[in-house]
Amino acid sequence: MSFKSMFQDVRDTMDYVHESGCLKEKTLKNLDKYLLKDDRIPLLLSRMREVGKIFLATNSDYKYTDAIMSYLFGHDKEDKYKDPTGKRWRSYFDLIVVDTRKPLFFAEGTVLRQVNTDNGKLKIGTYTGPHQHCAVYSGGSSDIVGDLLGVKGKEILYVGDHIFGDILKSKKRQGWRTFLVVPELAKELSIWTEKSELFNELKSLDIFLAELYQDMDSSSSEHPNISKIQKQIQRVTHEMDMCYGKTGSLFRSGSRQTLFSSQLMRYADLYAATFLNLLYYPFSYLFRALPVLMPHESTVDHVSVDGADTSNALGQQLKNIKREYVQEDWVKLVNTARLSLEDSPAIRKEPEKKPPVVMLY
Ligand SMILES: Nc1nc2c(ncn2[C@@H]2O[C@H](COP(=O)(O)O)[C@@H](O)[C@H]2O)c(=O)[nH]1
Repeated sequence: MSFKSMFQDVRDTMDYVHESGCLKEKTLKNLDKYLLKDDRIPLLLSRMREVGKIFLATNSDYKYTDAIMSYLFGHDKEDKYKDPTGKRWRSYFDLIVVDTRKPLFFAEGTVLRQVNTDNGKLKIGTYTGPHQHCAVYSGGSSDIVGDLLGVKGKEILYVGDHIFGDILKSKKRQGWRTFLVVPELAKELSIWTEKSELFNELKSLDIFLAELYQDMDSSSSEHPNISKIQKQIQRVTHEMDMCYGKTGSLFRSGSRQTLFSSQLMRYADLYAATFLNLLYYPFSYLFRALPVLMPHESTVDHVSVDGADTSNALGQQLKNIKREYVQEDWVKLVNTARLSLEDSPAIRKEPEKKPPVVMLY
């Protein structure tokens, strides 16, 4: 069984449960179990509407969308989540588009029709008129959204939970600002803090591997035995992967990024476990990316770029590894490789100048 066939089976099964309607049927029968109501949703949307326009673009059909949104925004008098102003969910949005068929929506799209909100049926013919507030549309394209709302490109912040259909496509085709919702982030972060020793061990092994070649150059005929270190890296990577569950982390495998991570870094302007986090920032907030070092920059200190000493970034990192991160079996490994931390050339003497060669993946 290949990874490709496993992927195809999962893909087909997921499509089946969505398209056959069985998942939606079960969800609608037990909304309390499957949906998380949060009175911060109407609060945030109301605040957003005071400063801008809000649209909803969903692949779901109108009936399902209406059921879910009515529940989330409160649908009966006793409901404690009911919006105090008694507004129907539709009034929170300037534009509502269902059946969007993303990612097609971000390309040529489909015919735009108006939805009869009394029975969920589509009105006959392509809708060509001006935008009507509180009307619901079906199909269309991202171009039409921009035209109806009179906005385009960076003026739009688009929040979605699908890296390809929502984020990559809206960024590539429309240049919208993008916000990816990643509910798994909360668990990923707790593992990041709880299992810090594994991350440090991996980092130490990576550095130690590089350090084995410290005193060698293209004239060296020696072949350091790296198989034990490689095995250790595999062991730590596996141990790390298992902390996240059977399918591993969404973001990383060992010290490498997943495809999801690299797409997120490239196409999402913002990401968080929930869009509700926006409640805690003023709308004027300037979100700035943390400075990220390119691989070639991370191997060379600033002070050494101007020609003199470009060699010792790795040695420097090695000095910075805290002794307590080095587990006993790792020390054994170090000895097998005929080195100890104290004897490490990087620590013992000034290493030879070695211009950096960087590897991305
Ligand atoms: N055929 C598939 N449909 C899917 C899948 N995941 C979600 N969905 C359907 O999309 C909408 C939600 O769309 P959104 O634009 O509001 O995010 C909902 O109706 C789901 O049933 C999938 O993997 N395959």
